[in-house]
Amino acid sequence: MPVAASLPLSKTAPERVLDSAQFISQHSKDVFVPDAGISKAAQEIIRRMKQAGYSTKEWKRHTLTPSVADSAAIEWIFVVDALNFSFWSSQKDACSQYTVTLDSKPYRGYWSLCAAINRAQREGKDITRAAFYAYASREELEHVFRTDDPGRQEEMPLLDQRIEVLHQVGQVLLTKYGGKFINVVKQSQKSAARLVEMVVRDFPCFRDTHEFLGRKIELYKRAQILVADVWACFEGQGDGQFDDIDCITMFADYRVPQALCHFGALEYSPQLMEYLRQSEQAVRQGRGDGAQPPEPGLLPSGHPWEVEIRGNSIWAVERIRQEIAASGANVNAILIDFYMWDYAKAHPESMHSIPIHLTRCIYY
Ligand SMILES: Nc1nc2c(c(CN[C@H]3C=C[C@H](O)[C@@H]3O)cn2[C@@H]2O[C@H](COP(=O)(O)O)[C@@H](O)[C@H]2O)c(=O)[nH]1
Repeated sequence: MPVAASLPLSKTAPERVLDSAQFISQHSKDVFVPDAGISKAAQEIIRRMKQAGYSTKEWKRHTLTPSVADSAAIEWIFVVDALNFSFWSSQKDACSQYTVTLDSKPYRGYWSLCAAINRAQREGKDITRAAFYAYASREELEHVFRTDDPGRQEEMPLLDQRIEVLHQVGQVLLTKYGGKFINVVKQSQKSAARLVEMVVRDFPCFRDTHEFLGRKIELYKRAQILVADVWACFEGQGDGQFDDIDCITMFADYRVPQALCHFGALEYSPQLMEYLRQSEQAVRQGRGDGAQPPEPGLLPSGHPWEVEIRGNSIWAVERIRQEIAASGANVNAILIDFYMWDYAKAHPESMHSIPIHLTRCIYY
């Protein structure tokens, strides 16, 4: 029976994400994907990606990602992407932010998570083994994710939620998949769409769904980046081979929207831009926790503005991907996303003028 025929007639998870993104973009009031900006951004991005020879090889070139594509790397990716959410700091200056130093280099944001995982492994803690993290005590995990200088720096954001997530995903992995994520990958039979579906079905913390104008929307940022990281780590070969990998969409986080705005592929209304600017200020001054917009402060997860930013980001990358394909180049949404995320991290000065939306949640 050909694989296609064995797929359910309904749409796959990544297809439903793209439908959600298009619906959000068509019904947004404060975030837009400008046609002119898309073609300009597509030309600029593909020019830069070609110049950089950007490919899946970049993934293992990062200092903290596994340098060998093996089963240990897959378990590392699973733990990291289970915890890959909400690193933005409420502290203005870097020296008070959550920091993990490894080989005398300080890491913050997403990379602080990777540094903490790698530090634990060097300290002999088997943090990527489900039998350990499924039942690890709070004290053990507080030690794994400790900041360099507890007296001066904030602790890792949402530490309670991260401990809960580790227990949840570890226990599911032990009961359903012999304690190894490679077994989930093998059961997906080289289908990225099926792997996303299995992850959101069996691991509740990956269920990144919301409601927008009365309709259920699916964004699945961490479930999709989990599949993408396995694919990139293995450069699409062996256990990282997925015959339908190009169905995966951009990962709706809070960093790539900045890069999309920078390249002119995403625009915010003046009201939203003003709100985001004032929120950064309010949260950094310790105000606005749980404030109800438009009171500047934390944006509740699922708020229309948050959904508009995330949905339009996915749709903007899809439009950029289409423009690049029309020009004859072949690059999927994953590589465009990875490139823009790396660009945002390498050019913080260009990102400062574009505020991020401050939401505390476990989805992205
Ligand atoms: N869309 C998208 N979001 C991504 C990533 C990554 C890490 N990927 C790297 C690793 C290997 C690849 O080659 C990439 O270079 C983290 N994030 C999200 O960003 C936020 C953290 O930001 P900050 O606080 O500034 O560190 C947070 O929501 C986190 O979930 C990505 O690639 N795409």
